[in-house]
Amino acid sequence: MGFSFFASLFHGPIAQGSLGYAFDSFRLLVMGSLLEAGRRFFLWLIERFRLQYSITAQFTEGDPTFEWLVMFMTEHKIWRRSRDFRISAKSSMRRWGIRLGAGIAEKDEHVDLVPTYELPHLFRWHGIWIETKRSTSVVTQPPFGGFSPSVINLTMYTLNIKALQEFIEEARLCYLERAKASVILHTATQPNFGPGFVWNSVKRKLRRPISSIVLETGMMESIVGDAREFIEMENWYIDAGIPHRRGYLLYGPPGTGKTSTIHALAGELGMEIFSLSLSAGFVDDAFLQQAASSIPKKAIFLIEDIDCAFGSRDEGDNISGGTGLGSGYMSPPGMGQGSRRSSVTLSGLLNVIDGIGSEEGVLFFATTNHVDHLDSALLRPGRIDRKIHYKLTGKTQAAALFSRFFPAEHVTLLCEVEKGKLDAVEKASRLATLANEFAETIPDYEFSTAELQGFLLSCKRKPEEAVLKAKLWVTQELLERQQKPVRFVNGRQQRTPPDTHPGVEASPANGVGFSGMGGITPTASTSPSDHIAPPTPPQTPSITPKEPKEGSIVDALLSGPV
Ligand SMILES: Nc1ncnc2c1ncn2[C@@H]1O[C@H](COP(=O)(O)OP(=O)(O)OP(=O)(O)O)[C@@H](O)[C@H]1O
Repeated sequence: MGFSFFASLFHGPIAQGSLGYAFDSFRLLVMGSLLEAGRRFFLWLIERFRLQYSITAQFTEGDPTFEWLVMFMTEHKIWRRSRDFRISAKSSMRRWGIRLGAGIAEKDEHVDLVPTYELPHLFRWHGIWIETKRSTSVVTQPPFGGFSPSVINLTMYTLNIKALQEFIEEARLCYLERAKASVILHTATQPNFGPGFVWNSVKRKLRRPISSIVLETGMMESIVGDAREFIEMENWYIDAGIPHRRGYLLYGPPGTGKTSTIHALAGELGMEIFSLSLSAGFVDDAFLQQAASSIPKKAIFLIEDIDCAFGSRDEGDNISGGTGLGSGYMSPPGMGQGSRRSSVTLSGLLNVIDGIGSEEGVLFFATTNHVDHLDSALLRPGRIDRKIHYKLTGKTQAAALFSRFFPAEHVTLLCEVEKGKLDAVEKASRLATLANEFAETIPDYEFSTAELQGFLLSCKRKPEEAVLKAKLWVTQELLERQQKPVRFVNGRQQRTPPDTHPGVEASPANGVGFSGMGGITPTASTSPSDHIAPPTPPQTPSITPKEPKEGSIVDALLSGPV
């Protein structure tokens, strides 16, 4: 009866009357139930298949692997079938934009077309089907208010678990290859995202050749050589049982090339920079720990202006007691009691550098304008392995900077305008003479490279004009410094900085070798003991002796070959 009954449901004659309607309804009900059961069975089979014969993985935004995967999908044009994009004006922020090749040169493109990858994508990789789908960020509730990072769910239809590993490695290599042309700078800006999402801003900067950094002879080569050796000696560190990390402190006046050195080094070694400012309000010990532990191997961890966070433990009177900021917290000199720059404690930072949280294979860089404000515990070998002193510009550097600004191929000398082109050797020799004349005009160790760069920029492509104007510029700059009002911070005399640097204060000439404009540093709130003295009347610049110094500025000015 059973089978024939079911068969009659589908093939039986259409019944007549009210009994017939009831029977038809019943027939439709059974048919619907059978179809639904079949559909569910089919879905169950697919699910079983997926579970049995596929591997799934999640890539979370904020983790480097997320970037590798997006890069891989962009490079392999996985977005093509869905064609859903986010549009934004082109900027240095990295968005993995794609090019549609509409005959517009890359430099003329003004917008970034960024595939969203939010629709499912199915593609083949080495004969394996892979499916991806990206979830959108969602607003989360306190205590982790903000956005939850988006996640890419990846399903790989294979039984070979190694295939996933190989796929990720290929994505990583693809990422490294693409990133070669630029330096990737990760910064932690605001804690908009939930836990685990620290480095939420990524910028791409053009690589800077190390030859463009003008330092004392051999200094840049020594830094690059040291870092390269550290990277190559990973196995030696492991065998010797020494943690594979190296710390550098670059200290000296502002604008002497500390940050530029790190960027050039990152480009040279193909490393990414993860940069953090301890003075940012949201950075505390826990955040710092999380930030350090989410840095991948073979990267640069940079803490700029490390003195902004806390002062020297040696300056005992500045130790804050009972501030709730941790026992290691200190107010930097000049801040006054109760001032607070950072929630990071000294012990928190030391833990990150050499404790459990410190990452292996990471180059740690810290920069400061005030090395004497740093705690001796921070500076000990093992935490800071190399301290590199950046001085104001000497004559050799000034000449090198001039030559970099006026390369023969980009300038036309005045004599060439009058008498026609010089041959290459003659022109090089003339430019070298001008560079030396310029260097003679610049007093030794008085100006930062950034200041000289600012002046040279005002004479672009006109080397003779730069030499002629240099003497006047030097005199004006020195005179201006004399006219700055003097203020007293914690009993020490300091000169206020130029107007272009609001909120900064001059540092004392303290053996680090800078004064006037060369000694500006971010200021703390003015303590009651600080006061501004009226400006001193203009007078002939008087020179404060500093190291290293070979002659007086006046001598240098008078002997200048202008
Ligand atoms: N030694 C140098 N060689 C080449 N350029 C330099 C050098 N020093 C400074 N500059 C130029 O000056 C500007 C500021 O340099 P940079 O930010 O590296 O200085 P810094 O020492 O890190 O300053 P701060 O202490 O204020 O952070 C950059 O545009 C850089 O190109």
